[in-house]
Amino acid sequence: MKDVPTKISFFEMLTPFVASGKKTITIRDESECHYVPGTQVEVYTLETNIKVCDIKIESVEPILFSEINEFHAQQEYLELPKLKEIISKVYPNTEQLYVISYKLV
Ligand SMILES: CC(=O)Nc1ccn([C@@H]2O[C@H](CO)[C@@H](O)[C@H]2O)c(=O)n1
Repeated sequence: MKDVPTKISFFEMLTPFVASGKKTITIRDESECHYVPGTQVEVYTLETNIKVCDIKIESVEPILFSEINEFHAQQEYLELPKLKEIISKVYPNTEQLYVISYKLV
């Protein structure tokens, strides 16, 4: 079996929203879509590699960049234009993405 990832990093500025349960999804590219529903994952800050909390993966669903809407922005705890701006910077010219939803452990 392929190794199941047990760690995920978020931009430091967003980690308080993950740790408080306000941000319940993240949208990633193919390289980060191998999380498995039901597994527990450690959340770290991307810049400083500090552990923030543990989450449990609920689902991993494909989505196209062009399909990202207000509903996703709410779950991301971000304004839609800001969310699309961040995603286009992190994953330039990438149409195929994945919505990873999770719960705090
Ligand atoms: C290594 C790496 O790519 N790290 C990332 C990538 C994305 N994100 C956030 O996920 C959501 C959708 O992209 C938005 O809230 C982004 O700010 C993040 O925090 N850290």
